[in-house]
Amino acid sequence: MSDLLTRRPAAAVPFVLALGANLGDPLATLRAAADALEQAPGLEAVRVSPLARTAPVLAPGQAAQPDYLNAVVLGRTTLAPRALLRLAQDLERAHHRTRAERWGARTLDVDVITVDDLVVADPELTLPHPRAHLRAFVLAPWAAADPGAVLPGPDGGAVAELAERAADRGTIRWLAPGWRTGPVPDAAPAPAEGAR
Ligand SMILES: Nc1ncnc2c1ncn2[C@@H]1O[C@H](COP(=O)(O)OP(=O)(O)OP(=O)(O)O)[C@@H](O)[C@H]1O
Ligand SMILES: Nc1nc2c(c(=O)[nH]1)N=C(CO)CN2
Repeated sequence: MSDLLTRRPAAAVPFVLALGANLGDPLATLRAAADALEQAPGLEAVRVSPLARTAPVLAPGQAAQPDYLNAVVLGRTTLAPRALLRLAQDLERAHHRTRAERWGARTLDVDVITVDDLVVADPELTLPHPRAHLRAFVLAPWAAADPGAVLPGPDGGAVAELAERAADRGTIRWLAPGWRTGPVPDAAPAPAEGAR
């Protein structure tokens, strides 16, 4: 593993995590995950994006799934990138995430999108996340929370512009600010497309 992934930064550096859920009670799960990240040792100045309801992006031929709820968590961290990944995976496990199928429906997915401006291609942790630049379900809530955000790396650019170009941009059904405490109409898991 690259040294860049195991080295703790001398001072806190910016990070972005992406959260997604489409099984169980996604709203309760994302609220609990955001609360946990706000309290997590090694994370500072944590902010949470508006909540997005998004149609599932599926692999070709994959069976239908319920809509996702997606959000992005931003802040600064003194953790090494690998420790941040471990924190993300521990949180997934705490919410009973299973990995039966690639891009399968899940109770909670926590992806590491960026750590500082690191660009690292390691299968255990690739930075930025290798598909982040293509995913409106990540880019749209991120741009809503930080309109000037820039994704580093060769596929990077202004996050708001990448969101407008992403193939799934039409699948963002809504963005809800204030979702962590206030009511969110229509947040219940929807039946999969086709089953409606
Ligand atoms: N930036 C990253 N964030 C999270 N996991 C990563 C990253 N880069 C590499 N990985 C590796 O990818 C593996 C699979 O991750 P996961 O099961 O969350 O994929 P997925 O959510 O189904 O698909 P996708 O990666 O397209 O979002 C993990 O075991 C992890 O080690
Ligand atoms: N709308 C949406 N689609 C997805 C998502 C997600 O979080 N939201 N995550 C995936 C694998 O990480 C695959 N497809």
